Amino acid sequence: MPGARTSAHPIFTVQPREPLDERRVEHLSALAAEVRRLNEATVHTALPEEELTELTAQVRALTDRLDAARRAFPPVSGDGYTTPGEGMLQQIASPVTGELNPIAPPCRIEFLEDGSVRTEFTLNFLYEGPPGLAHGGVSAMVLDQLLGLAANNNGTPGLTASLELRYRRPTPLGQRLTAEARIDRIEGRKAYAVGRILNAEGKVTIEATAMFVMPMLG
Ligand SMILES: CCCCCCCCCC(=O)SCCNC(=O)CCNC(=O)[C@H](O)C(C)(C)COP(=O)(O)OP(=O)(O)OC[C@H]1O[C@@H](n2cnc3c(N)ncnc32)[C@H](O)[C@@H]1OP(=O)(O)O
Repeated sequence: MPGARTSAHPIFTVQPREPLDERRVEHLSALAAEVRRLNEATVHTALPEEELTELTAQVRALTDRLDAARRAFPPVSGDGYTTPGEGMLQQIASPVTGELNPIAPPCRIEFLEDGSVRTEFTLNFLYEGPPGLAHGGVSAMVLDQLLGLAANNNGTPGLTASLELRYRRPTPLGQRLTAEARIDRIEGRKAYAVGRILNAEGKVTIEATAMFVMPMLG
């Protein structure tokens, strides 16, 4: 694969990932944004069956066309995941932050001067758990990623060894949510992170703590 790179960080050296330039990322992001709309429209549509049959054939044809030029693994942008903090912004197919991933809300991450990370995002009915409310597992995924990014941004990346959540209030769909995370402390290979999700009124809906462990090498 020409131009393919592996991550500079040993724990993330899994498969060679092709780096994309900005222009290609823009085009793929635009495609993913439309597929995201398609996903949501699929859940909400009240079209009659005849039209659904026709649309299914059209979507199948589009997917076949995309799949004809399939990469073995999703690409990255720029330098991939080699740079703490900024590097993870470039994990463009992440299910949480990836602009190229239609199942990602997507959460756009801000890396703040004090080392914490933050995102504002909205969950629609694709992420429903209890009627009208966000699925707890989806919120957990967002928090896992965000706390992991805080660890990475701190220069102490690792795999999630534990993630504990306290669901204080229902997390609503269709309104702006804020999630934030920071490193609490480091003990050897273990990075302890804390985070939370807040609703549009600034009330905490979920609190999270997590521990990330840098695996032993070799
Ligand atoms: C680039 C950054 C990316 C940021 C965004 C990514 C966010 C998404 C994050 C994920 O989704 S990661 C995927 C979910 N997690 C995993 O699949 C991890 C699976 N587990 C493992 O691979 C290993 O168990 C692990 C690397 C976590 C630890 O294995 P090790 O063999 O390196 O640990 P070891 O057993 O030597 O223990 C090291 C220390 O951690 C402690 N420890 C390990 N696992 C623990 C655990 N589960 N709970 C509590 N403590 C734990 C252990 O007691 C010990 O403490 P002490 O040093 O004080 O003795």
